[in-house]
Amino acid sequence: MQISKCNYYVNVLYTCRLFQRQNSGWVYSSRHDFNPDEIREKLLAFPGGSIDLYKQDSGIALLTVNNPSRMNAFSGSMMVDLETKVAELEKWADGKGLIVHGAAGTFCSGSDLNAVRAIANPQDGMRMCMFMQNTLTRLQRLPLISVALVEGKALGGGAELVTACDFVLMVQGSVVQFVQKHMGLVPGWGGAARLVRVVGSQNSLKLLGGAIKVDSKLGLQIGLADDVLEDAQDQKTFLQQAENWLNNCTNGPPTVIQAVKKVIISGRELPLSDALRTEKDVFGTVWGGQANLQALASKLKHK
Ligand SMILES: CC[C@@H](C(=O)O)C(=O)SCCNC(=O)CCNC(=O)[C@H](O)C(C)(C)COP(=O)(O)OP(=O)(O)OC[C@H]1O[C@@H](n2cnc3c(N)ncnc32)[C@H](O)[C@@H]1OP(=O)(O)O
Repeated sequence: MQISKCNYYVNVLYTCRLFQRQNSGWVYSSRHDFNPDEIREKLLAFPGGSIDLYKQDSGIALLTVNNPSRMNAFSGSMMVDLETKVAELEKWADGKGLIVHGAAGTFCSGSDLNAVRAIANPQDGMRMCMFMQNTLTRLQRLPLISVALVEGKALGGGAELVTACDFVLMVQGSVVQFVQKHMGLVPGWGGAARLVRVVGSQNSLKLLGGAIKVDSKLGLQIGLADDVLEDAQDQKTFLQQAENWLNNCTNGPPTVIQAVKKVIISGRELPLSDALRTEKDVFGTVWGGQANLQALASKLKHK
């Protein structure tokens, strides 16, 4: 079988195994009485800002939450925009890494409160929450290694977006805060479920129950942050630092880096037996592949 055809079948198998527990491709589908078109239409009635995607030749993409006049809050159209950009990244064969950041020196202040007020009824709130859970779960499951670059504030839904990334880099002075309690809410975009898996239930209870401001020091201490970036003169320098940091994980051919992310996702999400079988299938896509043959031919020494 040709490698590309074989890769295709393994991808199908991998996706089936990853999702068989939910019986659907995403967290919510028609089985859960969820119609994304319905909520998409409502969300598009609240325009403003954008989610910008810039795919670089290096295989690292930049995803920018861009609504500076509202501290990069998510308007309704930005939620739809995010889904579109995630779908584009799912198809990026040459991709290896992703940096998620905010425009103009701050990360994201959560949902746009004007939109939240307008769809305050529980039914629409639930639909918006299902829509965002689907999108952020797809973001987390991308075969790209992702980093949240947190400058300024990541509040509410912004803090939830942070948890959908594989790594978190905090700039000195930045803050991640689950402010939902102060809004009479809990996280709804999957942020609590993901947070528990990163920092444990005790720390998560403290962060949510106290709406605690997590600065870079506390972030490192509890494992929410993976590193702290040094003071820099402008945003480009922080982005450059984040890209250099990410390069440590993404150096190599896309097929291999994507395979690395796939085995980690299955290990993170699946029961052990399923994860092991997925690992075997993914292994089959790289074994005897170009990078593997080149490495064997070069008689590498791992000193
Ligand atoms: C389900 C929803 C839930 C979730 O998904 O988990 C949420 O996300 S709820 C939203 C949670 N976020 C907030 O409550 C943020 C509220 N805003 C603030 O606390 C402050 O604005 C700030 C982000 C700390 C920034 O403060 P500061 O530096 O003093 O700037 P301003 O307050 O003057 O803000 C500038 C400008 O931006 C507007 N803004 C900020 N955040 C939002 C937002 N989330 N939605 C809409 N607009 C927002 C703010 O109103 C200012 O606008 P103007 O008054 O027109 O200048």
